[in-house]
Amino acid sequence: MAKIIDGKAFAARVREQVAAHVARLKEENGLVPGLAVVLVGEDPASQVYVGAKGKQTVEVGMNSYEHKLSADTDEATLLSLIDKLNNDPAVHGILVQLPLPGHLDSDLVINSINPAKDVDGFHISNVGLLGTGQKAMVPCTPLGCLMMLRDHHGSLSGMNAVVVGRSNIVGKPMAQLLLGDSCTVTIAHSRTKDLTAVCRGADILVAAVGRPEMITGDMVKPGATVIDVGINRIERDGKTKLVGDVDFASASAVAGAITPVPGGVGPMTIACLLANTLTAACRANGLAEPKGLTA
Ligand SMILES: Nc1nc(=O)c2c([nH]1)NC[C@@H]1CN(c3ccc(C(=O)N[C@@H](CCC(=O)O)C(=O)O)cc3)C=[N+]21
Repeated sequence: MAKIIDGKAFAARVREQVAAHVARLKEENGLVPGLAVVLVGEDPASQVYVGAKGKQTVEVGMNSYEHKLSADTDEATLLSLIDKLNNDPAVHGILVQLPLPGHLDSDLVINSINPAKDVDGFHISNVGLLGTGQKAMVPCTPLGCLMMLRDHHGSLSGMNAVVVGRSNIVGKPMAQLLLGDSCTVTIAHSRTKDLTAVCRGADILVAAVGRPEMITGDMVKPGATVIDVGINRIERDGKTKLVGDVDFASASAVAGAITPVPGGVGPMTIACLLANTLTAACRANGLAEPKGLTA
């Protein structure tokens, strides 16, 4: 039976570290980091996430600014809000909740955020900085996965890592981070031939495909570390259930360590958002960055 990597407990420790650093900034520098979250539309799942982000931001001692815009907000209005936040010295981090309604061009919107305040790490400048090994804002979900992997293994050097999924939000930046830690990295996806064989070569297997319970035990190398990024709401036995991209029952019988859903990567994503906001505030003020909370 695999060791279960407790993302919920890990995230609580990350938030404690963030809170301690924030308290010091306040005392020694009179600085309070601020995070602005922009939500366009009334998607109920998004409202839950945005609520959780705001609550945890305040709990670690930072300022939270929520901007809720109606679903029919036009591009000019959204861009002018972002411009205002870009120029507001009290705002160190800006997150525009995705997905945006279809009439808005999310690439254009994301790339209008000041890269130094782009705590999601989605701006093309941050993507380029990460890809060239320079100081970037790193996407929260892959950063959280990296922290859990480093904590479990110490060094990742020389390990075979397979990332299933090639999204800009998780798969690609996850691969960059693993490469940065000297893994041998493979990115697999829906067109990969013999996915089972590819996955079975992985010492570290990261599932970020968005398909419920797709990665089964027969695809896992005995003793491997399995990181499940998926969050899928499914109907089972007449009830709504949250499951990952990994079939936990079969995979946990083979893996050496595994993250559960819920309570794995999800809580780490929000904790890393807070860590990134702190990092952005430190950089903006020429102060030392928090240790252990960056890539
Ligand atoms: N610009 C942007 N940045 C994001 O980081 C972003 C986004 N847009 N849009 C939506 C997704 C989704 N997301 C989650 C964060 C935490 C949990 C989380 O904490 N999940 C809990 C369970 C939550 C539940 O029960 O529903 C868990 O896995 O244990 C889930 C999902 C961030 N997102």
